[in-house]
Amino acid sequence: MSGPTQPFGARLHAAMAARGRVCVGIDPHPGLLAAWGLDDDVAGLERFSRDAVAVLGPLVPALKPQSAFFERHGSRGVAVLARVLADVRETGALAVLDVKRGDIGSTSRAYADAYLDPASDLAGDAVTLSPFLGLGSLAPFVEAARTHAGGLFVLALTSNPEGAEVQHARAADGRSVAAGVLDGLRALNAEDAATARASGRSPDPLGSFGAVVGATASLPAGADVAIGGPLLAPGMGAQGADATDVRRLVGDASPAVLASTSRQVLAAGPDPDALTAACRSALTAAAPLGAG
Ligand SMILES: O=c1ccn([C@@H]2O[C@H](COP(=O)(O)O)[C@@H](O)[C@H]2O)c(=O)[nH]1
Repeated sequence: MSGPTQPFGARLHAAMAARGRVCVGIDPHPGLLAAWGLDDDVAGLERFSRDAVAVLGPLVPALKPQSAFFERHGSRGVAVLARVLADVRETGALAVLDVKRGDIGSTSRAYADAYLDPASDLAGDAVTLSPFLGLGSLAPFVEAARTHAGGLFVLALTSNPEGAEVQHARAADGRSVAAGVLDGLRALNAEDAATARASGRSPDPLGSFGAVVGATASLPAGADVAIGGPLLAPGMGAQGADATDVRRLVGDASPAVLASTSRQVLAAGPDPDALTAACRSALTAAAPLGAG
């Protein structure tokens, strides 16, 4: 299967300009299946996810299927995830697969094949990664993203309250762990920009190496979120944050933000009009982020 030709960052930049700054998470929680009148089984999972994608996909720049809610249904749930990723592409939205992978380099290579090579039916346009085996252990994902025009969102500051105990901790060089991740991503985006310039092309307006910066998080001293790539900001809605919180957190980097929300929008379903209205309201709330 052939993949995209434009780098992920350029595709996301264009998609946000056209559709706004909200990514809706496809998180088929058991409670949401029940609220939609569906059973907590593979048939319910498939109905919920595919209906949500059909309504929401044409409205937003990206959808973010959460792998865990598919994996909990076993191999048949993973098959539904593959179907959902294909559906997302058909709507014109980008697929950000939330799997938070990361392992020793040789194993990361296999995960990168699974989640970024378009030959795999589990490949997304971008994938979420955990850098806590060391950012360098993610090198195979970087290589795969460059080869397949994919994107990465690496956890820097997560939205859960426990995250700060690791992410704000100081490494031997005095930087916080989060700052080290952000600096590493900035260097990757700068490398791509330099490669483009060296070959006579203009650098893309947004790099393909992004960070997860939770909307509920706080920034450790010295951490700089201006990385030249996108900032995926989960934690909007059900976790209590809003666009003002994101703005306060990222400052001038706000045009790079892709705000992410799942339950807040999905809870409005299954009625397509109500789902559409909830999605439009999230897009309106996030619109000021684009103003810089
Ligand atoms: O720091 C992070 C990283 C990822 N997530 C994921 O985003 C969604 C949030 O769902 P809501 O219903 O909008 O709370 C979920 O899939 C998380 O695993 C995050 O919340 N925080």
